[in-house]
Amino acid sequence: MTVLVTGGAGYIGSHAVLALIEAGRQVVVLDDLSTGSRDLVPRGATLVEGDVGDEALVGKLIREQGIDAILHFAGSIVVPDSVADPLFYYLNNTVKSRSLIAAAVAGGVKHFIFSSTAAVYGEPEASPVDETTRPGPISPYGSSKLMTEMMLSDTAFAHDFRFVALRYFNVAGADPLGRTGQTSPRATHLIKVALQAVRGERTHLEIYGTDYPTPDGTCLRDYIHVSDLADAHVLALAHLERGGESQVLNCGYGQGYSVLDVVAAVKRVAGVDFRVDHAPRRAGDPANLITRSEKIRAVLGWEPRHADLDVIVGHALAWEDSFNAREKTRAVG
Ligand SMILES: NC(=O)c1ccc[n+]([C@@H]2O[C@H](COP(=O)([O-])OP(=O)(O)OC[C@H]3O[C@@H](n4cnc5c(N)ncnc54)[C@H](O)[C@@H]3O)[C@@H](O)[C@H]2O)c1
Ligand SMILES: O=c1ccn([C@@H]2O[C@H](COP(=O)(O)OP(=O)(O)O[C@H]3O[C@H](CO)[C@@H](O)[C@H](O)[C@H]3O)[C@@H](O)[C@H]2O)c(=O)[nH]1
Repeated sequence: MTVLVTGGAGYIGSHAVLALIEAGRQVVVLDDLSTGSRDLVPRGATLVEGDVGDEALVGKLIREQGIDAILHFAGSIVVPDSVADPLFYYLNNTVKSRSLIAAAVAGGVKHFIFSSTAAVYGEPEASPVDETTRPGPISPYGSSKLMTEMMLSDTAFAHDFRFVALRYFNVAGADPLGRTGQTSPRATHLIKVALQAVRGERTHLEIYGTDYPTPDGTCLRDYIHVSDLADAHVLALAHLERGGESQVLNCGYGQGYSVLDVVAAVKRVAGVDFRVDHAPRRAGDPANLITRSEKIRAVLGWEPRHADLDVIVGHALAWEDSFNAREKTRAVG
């Protein structure tokens, strides 16, 4: 069984590659290294440098490598960038996904797993959401992903093709064994930013909005450990292989933490205090984005192993320390 993992040199994709290899799969990674890194591709996987929108290349890989399934992580992920340059996001996330799906259909690949996002819900009227909540993206990023879900659904209706679209909530943490993690220097994610404050790489952290209608006035999110998310992909593949129907599944624990909870956890786990300022709300942030997790647990038999905020922060911190130590050695060498 050989699987093609697009975006396998990135943060979440590289964790999924580890999980797939541990599950005994042969893995070919297709990545253009635009935000990913060669160093993150786990040992045992073959890296092909290229574009997911290159239908001829994907067709050749399917034929020559005997690809049975595609896990599609490749994409652009910065919400404000998608507002500034929507057409790039529709090209990289939607148009190129269309090419990839077309290559899959033409090459007889019947199983497809897609990285979707909680951003398809926009600002939901009620939280927690579940898969019956009506999507209403408020950014081109969210729309670009929802459009790909729609293409998958229509393709599954017309062809011998089934898919699982996994809508990730707030992904965080790193491989517990320290083999991969998040490297992006442009990170805007809360835990990453807080860790930069711990390490003195920034002077302070700003909390965007303390007047939300939540218990402590800051936004609530459902943080999911990246390795639990990687496991969900292995289970989603097994689901399709045993003949399971196409599915759209939310990926979160069903547990909300506020921005203040996260800041407190980072200070506690790192044992370091840092300056925290209150800042105005950031545009487009929903007050409360938490999912119910019954469906993914029931359909895939998914049981998270790291559903603990301190564990998530601890693994992210360990990765950050080892990554920075390695970069320093490289700079000296
Ligand atoms: N990080 C999150 O919190 C989050 C939340 C919801 C959904 N997602 C989705 O998960 C997926 C992975 O995100 P990530 O956080 O690992 O981001 P990432 O930037 O670390 O990984 C994306 C990977 O895709 C590659 N890539 C981008 N465009 C490509 C193209 N046209 N052809 C080939 N390779 C290409 C990049 O080089 C990179 O390795 C994305 O599709 C993203 O939308 C992420
Ligand atoms: O320096 C910071 C960074 C973030 N926040 C707040 O922390 C919360 C979480 O923000 P962030 O980590 O940036 O994640 P989200 O904006 O919730 O979005 C993430 O999670 C979504 C799914 O829920 C994905 O779709 C997105 O791609 C991913 O960036 C929000 O309330 C932010 O306002 C701050 O207060 N200060």
